[in-house]
Amino acid sequence: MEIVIRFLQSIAPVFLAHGIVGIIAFCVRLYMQGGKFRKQTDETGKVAIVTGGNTGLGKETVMELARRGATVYMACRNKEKVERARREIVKETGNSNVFSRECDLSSLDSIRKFAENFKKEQRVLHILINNAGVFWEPHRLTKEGFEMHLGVNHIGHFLLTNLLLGVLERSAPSRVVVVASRAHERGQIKVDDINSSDFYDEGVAYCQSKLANILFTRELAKRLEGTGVTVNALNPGIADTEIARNMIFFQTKFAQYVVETILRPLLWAVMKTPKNGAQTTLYAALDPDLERVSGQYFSDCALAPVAPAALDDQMAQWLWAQSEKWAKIAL
Ligand SMILES: NC(=O)C1=CN([C@@H]2O[C@H](COP(=O)(O)OP(=O)(O)OC[C@H]3O[C@@H](n4cnc5c(N)ncnc54)[C@H](OP(=O)(O)O)[C@@H]3O)[C@@H](O)[C@H]2O)C=CC1
Ligand SMILES: CC1=C(/C=C/C(C)=C/C=C/C(C)=C/C=O)C(C)(C)CCC1
Repeated sequence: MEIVIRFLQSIAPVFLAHGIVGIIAFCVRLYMQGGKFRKQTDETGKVAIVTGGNTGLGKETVMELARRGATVYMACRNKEKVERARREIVKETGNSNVFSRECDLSSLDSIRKFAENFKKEQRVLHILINNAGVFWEPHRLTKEGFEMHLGVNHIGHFLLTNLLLGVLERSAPSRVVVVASRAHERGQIKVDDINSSDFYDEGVAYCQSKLANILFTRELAKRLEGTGVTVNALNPGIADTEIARNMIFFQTKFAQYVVETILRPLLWAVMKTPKNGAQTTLYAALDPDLERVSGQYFSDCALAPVAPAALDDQMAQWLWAQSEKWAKIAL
């Protein structure tokens, strides 16, 4: 009996320490999940497009839009993946007005085809969510020869949005939502080497594309003044999605094992779930109080400041003019 009591006394501090660490980790996790969009809205009769809606933040966004009754088009690059996700969303929400469509943002032809077909199928569009994104890509080029981060995250969405502006204006009040990132704070638009041909760094290229997202948002907001179409950008926060798939952590079986057994449990407390990562997107897309708010940037369901580089209006105009040429938009 005495041995048992002594044993229990010796392990009690270990249990206590684990318990305290657990409680702290749990509180940190609760805090790190960030702001939530809690307003109940009915989106029946609204039509939305979500790019990259088959996984991660995009899938959670589609799920919630569908739950609220919207007709949702999932614009994605992989036919099988998007159809699988669509079925799951229809099953879970009971909303059969969710459609999967092919749209590869690294191909201008594919984007044009998607937009043309969408306009044949629907006469209105109330919410366009530019969510798809690539991160930490090795140096690769899009079909038209643009650096992949710039091409997919910025140029592809630039073309898509411009092709849909007519239908958005006809459907006003309507919204464009641009999923950017705090990474824009480290971004710089390299006017003399926009495709990072002279020097390539995965992080630098991603940050440039996210800065481009915000410059685009602010310039488009100016151009849309008085039309009833708003455009806002947002930072979703760090969420545990497939975004880091190209990083070394996910490249080999051994690295994946280390991620699952050490890194993921360690980071569990500080990363948002995909559902919580989608909250600011939903806020920007749905909050009735934002109907007339445009050209802004949100984080955790609230206004947030952007980096000085994102306030450079001349750069925004330069980027717009170049993007029209890159995306071959006839003026
Ligand atoms: N998760 C995070 O911590 C953060 C994410 N963000 C931003 O959030 C957005 C969503 O990312 P997240 O959900 O995390 O990442 P995921 O990798 O989980 O999802 C990205 C989506 O983009 C799609 N996509 C990639 N390339 C293309 C393309 N050429 N054409 C069409 N679709 C494409 C992917 O399709 P497929 O499945 O076929 O590959 C996928 O559906 C991105 O813009 C990202 O930059 C910003 C800050 C932090
Ligand atoms: C899940 C997971 C990871 C995920 C990292 C993510 C999700 C990073 C996203 C960063 C972005 C996109 C920032 C800016 O926009 C790590 C740390 C690689 C390894 C451990 C497991």
